[in-house]
Amino acid sequence: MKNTETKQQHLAYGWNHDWENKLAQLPASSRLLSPARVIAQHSHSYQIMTPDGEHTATVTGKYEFNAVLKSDFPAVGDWVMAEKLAGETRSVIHSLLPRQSVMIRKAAGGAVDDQVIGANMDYLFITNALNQDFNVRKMERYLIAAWESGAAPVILLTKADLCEEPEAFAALMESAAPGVPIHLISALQDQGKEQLLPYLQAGKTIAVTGSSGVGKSTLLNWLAGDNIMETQGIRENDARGRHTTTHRELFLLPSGALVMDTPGMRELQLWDAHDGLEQAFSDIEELSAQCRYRDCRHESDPGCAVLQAIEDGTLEAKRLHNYKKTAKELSHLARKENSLAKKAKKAAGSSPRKNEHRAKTDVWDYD
Ligand SMILES: Nc1nc2c(ncn2[C@@H]2O[C@H](COP(=O)(O)OP(=O)(O)OP(=O)(O)O)[C@@H](O)[C@H]2O)c(=O)[nH]1
Ligand SMILES: [Zn+2]
Repeated sequence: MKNTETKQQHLAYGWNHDWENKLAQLPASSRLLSPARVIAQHSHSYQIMTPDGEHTATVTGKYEFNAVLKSDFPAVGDWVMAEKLAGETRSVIHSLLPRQSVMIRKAAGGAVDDQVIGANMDYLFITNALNQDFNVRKMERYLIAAWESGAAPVILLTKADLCEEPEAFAALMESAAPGVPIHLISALQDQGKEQLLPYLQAGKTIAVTGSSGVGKSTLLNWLAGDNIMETQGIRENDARGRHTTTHRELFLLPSGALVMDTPGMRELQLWDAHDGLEQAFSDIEELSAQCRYRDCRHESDPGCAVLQAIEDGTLEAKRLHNYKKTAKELSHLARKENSLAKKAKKAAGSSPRKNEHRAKTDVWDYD
């Protein structure tokens, strides 16, 4: 009885046809293993949800040997192929299924140390509070990171109860986030949850990001309908440094959706992210296509569609300012990366895999 109950636990954690297909492409030997999802990451081990329930797991020696980058290791949200150790609630991880989306933290010391802070998210909830915390520029930057990750961004304006005219702020945000859904919510007053139901579908994975204090923990508890943050364990760097088997960073909500709350998600960084920039500023990119000159800098160039839009009042001057500033920052990062890559190449002889990586950046400061 117990057995049938626990037999397919990983299915509730987002396993679906796409993953089944990816599994089918693996070598036959891997297919003998069980797919499992990483629900928490410790310094030397993982918690994974296997078909037989929750296990503690470590990677095999071979896995470790073959991993070149830190980001080659599993992270929260990853699907791995694991082998259950006979008679134990422990498994070993043999391989990683290709990620469908990924959020990477660029680390000091260059790409070799780049760390995955979350994988396989369907949606990224980007939160900003409707108080003095409200900051359009900050959100533009989070959006770039979101578009780069491959997850679909959704903006949540939290603490709507603290704001006299929340709709006015939503409109401001809208002009900075073309094509991105925006929702006004108040966890404290239980308002706006119904707008989130389309995202909270069974098997979908949602990561929550945003600055400290915007109400992420309160939001998660509200969505979960109880105190998951308290009942589901203690952080790894807890006062007593205690590791508990209940510590989780991927939570199953009553609706069947999964929410990811990793410490790293709370401090996203920006890096050479040109695709993300284009998507985050798609309004300006679209206008640019109509400028008379292909290399128009939207300054005083004749026939500039972007400046025209500002004059017509359909684009805010501030938006163009932020776009230019961010683009400049990104090309600065790209140059820095290039020169670091060259240096690394020199130092490392010719290790092609190591040269591909991006450099560390720490430009996550705001106006
Ligand atoms: N008025 C109001 N306050 C809220 C709401 N949601 C959260 N808060 C308050 O905002 C404060 C911060 O909330 P948290 O949920 O701890 O914020 P957090 O984003 O998890 O913060 P960190 O844990 O530092 O990352 C708390 O005092 C909450 O009670 C809301 O909808 N309305
Ligand atoms: Zn132009």
